[in-house]
Amino acid sequence: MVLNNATLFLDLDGTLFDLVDRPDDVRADAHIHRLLERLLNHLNGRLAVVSGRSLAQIDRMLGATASDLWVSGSHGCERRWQGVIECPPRPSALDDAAAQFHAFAHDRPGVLVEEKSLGVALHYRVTPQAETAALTLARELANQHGLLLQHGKMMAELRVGSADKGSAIRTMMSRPPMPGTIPVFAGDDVTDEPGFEAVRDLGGHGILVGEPRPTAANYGLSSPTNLREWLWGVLP
Ligand SMILES: O=P(O)(O)OC[C@H]1O[C@H](O[C@H]2O[C@H](CO)[C@@H](O)[C@H](O)[C@H]2O)[C@H](O)[C@@H](O)[C@@H]1O
Repeated sequence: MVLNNATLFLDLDGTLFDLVDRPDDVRADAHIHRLLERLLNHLNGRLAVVSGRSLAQIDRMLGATASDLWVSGSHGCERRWQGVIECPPRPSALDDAAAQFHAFAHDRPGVLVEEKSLGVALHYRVTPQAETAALTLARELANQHGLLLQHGKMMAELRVGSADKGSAIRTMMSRPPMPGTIPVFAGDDVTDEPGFEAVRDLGGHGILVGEPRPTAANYGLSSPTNLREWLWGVLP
């Protein structure tokens, strides 16, 4: 696959970035900044981030580079391009869900709560024995508050369900200069599947990063390192 006439959509955690124990520790290094700048130049600006992180987190992770990208955060619910932000209201139910997650984490050292603009996540990467109880609590709170339970890697998240990565990619592909280009989306997690379906339906390609599994993606790469190497390789 080459990236000529492509629009490239990149997921962040587990795709561009290696997974780490603490979500707050993820930051782009000089290598990733240079890679994004080269891709932006090669694609004439048709480079987007499509992440489960909030816009504020994406800005912290990518620094100044973020303002040059098309960005969709919160699993497709928030979008920003050239400083214009589209974002639904934050439901107050998220505050209660966050309080319940914090109470759960308080009794379980190692469990982390990540509060975001349109979601709250309960992480048990360093305490996998907490998984069953964490998922039970998340399911109960989702039902109680009408929030969407978003499964992920060693975490459960409650979020606004007004969009997904597929709808975000379809929206961005409808805006100039994207129409007529070929969408390519690299992602790793179950939240990325609607994105893979969208690019397939739009005549493009999905790249699943990580362990093979049933997916709508039509290509695979084994790790974020391999994705970054592949991206350097397709640059002129
Ligand atoms: O759509 P993404 O950009 O891939 O975001 C999905 C979730 O990623 C983050 O969690 C994952 O990465 C963490 C840092 O490496 C890791 O500690 C955690 O176990 C992973 O699930 C992020 O913290 C979530 O908010 C995102 O929804």
